[in-house]
Amino acid sequence: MERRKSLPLQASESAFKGISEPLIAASELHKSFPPRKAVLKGVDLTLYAGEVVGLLGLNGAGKTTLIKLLTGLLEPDAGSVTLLGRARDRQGVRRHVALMKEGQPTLFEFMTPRQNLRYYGGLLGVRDLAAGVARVLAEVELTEVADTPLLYLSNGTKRRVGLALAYLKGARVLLLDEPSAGLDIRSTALMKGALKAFAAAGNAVLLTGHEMGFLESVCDRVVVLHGGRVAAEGTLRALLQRFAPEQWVEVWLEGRPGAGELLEEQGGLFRVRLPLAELGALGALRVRQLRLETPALEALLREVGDVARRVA
Ligand SMILES: Nc1ncnc2c1ncn2[C@@H]1O[C@H](COP(=O)(O)OP(=O)(O)OP(=O)(O)O)[C@@H](O)[C@H]1O
Repeated sequence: MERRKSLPLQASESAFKGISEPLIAASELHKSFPPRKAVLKGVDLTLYAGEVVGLLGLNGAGKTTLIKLLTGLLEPDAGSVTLLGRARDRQGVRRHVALMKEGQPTLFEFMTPRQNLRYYGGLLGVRDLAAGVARVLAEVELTEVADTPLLYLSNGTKRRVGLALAYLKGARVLLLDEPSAGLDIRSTALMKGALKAFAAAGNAVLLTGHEMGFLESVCDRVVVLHGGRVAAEGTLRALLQRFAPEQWVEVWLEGRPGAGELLEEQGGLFRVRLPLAELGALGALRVRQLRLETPALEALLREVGDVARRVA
């Protein structure tokens, strides 16, 4: 087994570490899918009570694999996971962990939110079920649609049924894959509020995502997976400032520019690339078209990867 190399890329420690209870902790997790190379090569990750953590990484970095290892859907080749201070077992996961793949759990479309919750609550042996269901529906602002079949509800609303289920079973750890994907502004705000409230109640949330605005507003910190390890960790703002401080733009100009990198010339129009902050250097030249380059999040993930490769 390969020993973990320490990558000096940590931007900041969790504000919750030391003052808050560790709810789920992965230690030195290794996972391979032979014959391919190892996907995870010694991942450490602890989620503390009260925090929302973003799990980031380029496609194929191993985010889903890590979530599966945390929940026992997959077993690690080496390493361990503890849940509420004990070795994770099936019963502990069933009681304390809620998982929402592709933003929502498996729900019955022809049943209403209330019926779905009563069904699952019954399976989980929740006591005083009717009152519990009414309470959690109110908690995620679903009372109005509690008796409308899911079939007629938006994706955002269905995802909040998933959150209501996490509340109902008294889960301490919520793992979500892309909870904000495809949501409109109101649903995004409701989702954000619900996740923050869930964490503030002394629980922990781990989520994946690609939308910078959502991640920045909801995550207390993010961890970046690269090369099978946690290559960077900290607040998204701190990581962006460190790894991707500049937003680059491409502009088409009516005239030869004196600044930026000239990429193309066509019929008297010039395409140049330069940092957004240096747009002023183009002077009085008229801008025909302007395009923001690779989103900063993608730039951040690539740069973390480059730095990790250099120090490895
Ligand atoms: N059951 C499996 N069998 C073989 N290979 C697998 C299996 N599950 C995942 N992989 C491989 O492991 C790597 C990591 O996959 P994983 O889905 O964990 O990445 P990810 O970070 O979640 O990616 P994405 O952002 O695309 O969802 C990929 O190369 C994937 O093809």
